[in-house]
Amino acid sequence: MILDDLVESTKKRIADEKSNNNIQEIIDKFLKSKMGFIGEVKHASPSKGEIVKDFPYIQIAKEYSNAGIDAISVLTEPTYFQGKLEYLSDIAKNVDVPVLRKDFVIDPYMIYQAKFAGAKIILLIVSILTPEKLKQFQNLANELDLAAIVEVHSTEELQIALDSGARIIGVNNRNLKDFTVDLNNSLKLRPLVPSQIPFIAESGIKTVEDIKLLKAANINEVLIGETFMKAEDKSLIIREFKEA
Ligand SMILES: O=C(O)c1ccccc1NCC(=O)[C@H](O)[C@H](O)COP(=O)(O)O
Repeated sequence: MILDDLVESTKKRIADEKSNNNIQEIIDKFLKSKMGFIGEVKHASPSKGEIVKDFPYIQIAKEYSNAGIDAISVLTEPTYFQGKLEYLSDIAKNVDVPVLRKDFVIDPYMIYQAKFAGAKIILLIVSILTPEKLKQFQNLANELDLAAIVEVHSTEELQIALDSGARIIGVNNRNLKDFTVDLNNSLKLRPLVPSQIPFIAESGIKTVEDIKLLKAANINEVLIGETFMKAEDKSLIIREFKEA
């Protein structure tokens, strides 16, 4: 029967398409020996208001990509960050590096949206999800071959993330309630994350000294928004940070 053949060939086609190994490739890339960089495309934020006036987001993403960063984080939240999902889909079409949907994921629909917009990575924030939802969303991400960065701010949240089976940990140095920033947060939590799980330090990274400090602590990746967005010459600052 044609219909049986169609079902069989569709099963095979979808199994092939699903198993493209994106998650493992991203984990391997983040674990490579030298500290890497994730550049963020960020127009505005609750703590700083408008960060830049001009926002040629595709050009910014291309500059990051040409400078050899490992991934591009794109804010898609519209109200406080002036983001759009469209920025992400446009950027994903124009660069070869993996793109992260940086948003406040609270519904599985947002994970499907990320996938179909071309994201390879999503962010899951422990403080806004129940442990059940955190697991459920990671299962969905795994099913869609999307890498999930599980973001924490404290030892307690880190334990929840590890218990949920997180495969990549992001430690936000910014307290999302009062916006204070402390790089020591990453330094304090680093020893608690097993070495096979990539560790990403996020927020408030500004200087070569900050980079040296994080590098010495064996941080795998740093995620930088404002500092890169404000830099006139993005390739220069990324080179300086890489050489630190
Ligand atoms: O950036 C904010 O003000 C902010 C406020 C509340 C929740 C999240 C927020 N930012 C999201 C991020 O995690 C940062 O955009 C990202 O880590 C880059 O930070 P930075 O390098 O300090 O721009």
